[in-house]
Amino acid sequence: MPHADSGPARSRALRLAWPLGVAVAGVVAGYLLSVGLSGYFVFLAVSAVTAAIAILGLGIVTGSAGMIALCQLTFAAVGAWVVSLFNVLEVPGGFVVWLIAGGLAAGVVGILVGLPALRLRGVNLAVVTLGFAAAFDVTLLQIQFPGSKDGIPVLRPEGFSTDRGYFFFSIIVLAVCGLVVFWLQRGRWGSSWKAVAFSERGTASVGQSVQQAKLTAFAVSAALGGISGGLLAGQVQLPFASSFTPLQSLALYVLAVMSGAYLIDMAIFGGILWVLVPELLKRWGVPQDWGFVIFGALGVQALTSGTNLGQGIRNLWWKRADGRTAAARETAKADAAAHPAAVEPPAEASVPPVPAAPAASGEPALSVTGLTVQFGALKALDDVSLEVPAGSVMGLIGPNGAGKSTFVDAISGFLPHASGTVRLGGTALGRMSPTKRARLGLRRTFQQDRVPPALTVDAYVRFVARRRVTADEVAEVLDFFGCPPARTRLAGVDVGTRRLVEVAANVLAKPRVLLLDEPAAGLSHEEHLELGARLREVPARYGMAIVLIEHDLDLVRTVCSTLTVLDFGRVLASGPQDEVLADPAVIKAYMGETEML
Ligand SMILES: Nc1ncnc2c1ncn2[C@@H]1O[C@H](COP(=O)(O)OP(=O)(O)OP(=O)(O)O)[C@@H](O)[C@H]1O
Repeated sequence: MPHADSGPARSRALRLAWPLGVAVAGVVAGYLLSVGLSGYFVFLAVSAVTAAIAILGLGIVTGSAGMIALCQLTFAAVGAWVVSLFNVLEVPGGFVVWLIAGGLAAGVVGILVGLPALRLRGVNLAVVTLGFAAAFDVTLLQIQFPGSKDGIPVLRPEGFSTDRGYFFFSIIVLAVCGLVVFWLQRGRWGSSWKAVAFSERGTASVGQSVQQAKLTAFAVSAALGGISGGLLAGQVQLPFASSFTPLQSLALYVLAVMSGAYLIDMAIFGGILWVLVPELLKRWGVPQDWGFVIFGALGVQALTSGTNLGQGIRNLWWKRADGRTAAARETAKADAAAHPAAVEPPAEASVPPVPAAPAASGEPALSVTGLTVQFGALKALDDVSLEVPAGSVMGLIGPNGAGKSTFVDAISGFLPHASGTVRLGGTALGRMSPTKRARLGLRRTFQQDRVPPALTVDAYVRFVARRRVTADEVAEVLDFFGCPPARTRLAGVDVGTRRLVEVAANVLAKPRVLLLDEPAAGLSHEEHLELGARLREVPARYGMAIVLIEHDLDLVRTVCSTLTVLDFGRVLASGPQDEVLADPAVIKAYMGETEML
């Protein structure tokens, strides 16, 4: 198959080297600016850098994790306050230590503010964060910054005490923050932020705590806010509450949304705009407060169009790249057709039905007893009991509304009101959360698309696998399922392919049991059969049991050794597939549904 990545070690080294190279180039450019710019512009440039760091943080919580936080300058005020306090107390270590302490303190406050985000979404979260900003603003006006009454200026770091030196220092801080964010975004935390923004259920189903994803986003975002505020304290040396008002936080949020601040370059661009717009207004003799109106108008445009400047530019670029990838895939498919690979899709007529599973030896992988789910007056599942033998593929079939998806939801822990007993191997799952079930080895896929489009295939597969996997392992499983190459952006592939990647990623997680809820939906008939052929091999190849929900009985016949038929929430028949499909009750239930039996 054509998708194996070549030279994974080399590409890993390149992945590490290029952001470092960009950061070093940025620092060099910053140095040149620090000696080249006139004094006034140096001051403005420091303001742009501090704003860029605050916007970088906002990009994480709003852009990546999809939450609304309207108190970024409150976190900045916390950072500035800690720096001022440490300055007054002359805490050893100097400005750099104070700045880090300011960032950490703001991070802790960020976690506290993020706690409501575990329950609140959208406008409610916006109100809470704005309320926090307003409350802190009032408090700050009362308590002021340490040392401000006595006029004790914040001491800048040694060697960087001039405005030019301090600008260069702030550029170094920005470069370090940019690098940290870059690596966090590409690591597990970054994937969890993007996943939680797209689907909390999808996130929990791969064993990632939704709470942790949200709180880490808030913490990192606030810490960057704190660092930005600390830097500002060093810039102005006597910070005032008027630099950190809720209105400014709002404007910063709008700027982050409008520019697409989860993209590092766009956060820097946002920082420049933050300074440039009021400066231009001043030069044109327009009151600077009109800057808020301009930011507001740009924000409305971004929110209504559902995109932002950075994403718009990238989309244009990727459109061309995706065109090339699609062409390469077509060529690869044609090649595969000309030179058949090891795992061949079955010719429809020639694939024999799967023989009955051997009598289950030892413990079943999954056993369910008396599972009942009630939605109001409707019993979606009524006393369902079944066993999935280890290393088998069990088909779960039934007419529309029979309760198949409800079964998967209940087993995977998404319906806590379900009654009955579920055992994974020997372990009773009781009221265990979906996250814990996933970590224990019970994985599922969804009928709806829950694959975060903001990730690449590689990042998604690694995120779902939740274990250290090599590039070869990733390439192998993608290859096996006929998925696009690891570097492909998920936003650039169709829903059917995304769901194929979802299956591949969950297989790579090597769970004990994998529940697949109509994995072939969105695929062509040919791809349907190809997937079936591969699923048939999964238990032996990757060592897991599969429960497959599927309407296509051709596929079920070729893949599943045992079948369970649900009808109106009850088990109609269960056992070896030939026996079940010959059962008169099953035939009767299906007669009105399909002629395929
Ligand atoms: N959250 C819910 N609230 C109320 N009723 C629900 C809910 N979820 C499912 N149901 C009902 O439970 C029954 C079983 O639904 P379920 O989605 O499990 O069926 P299914 O066999 O998966 O159907 P399909 O093949 O169409 O996906 C249906 O009557 C459905 O309307």
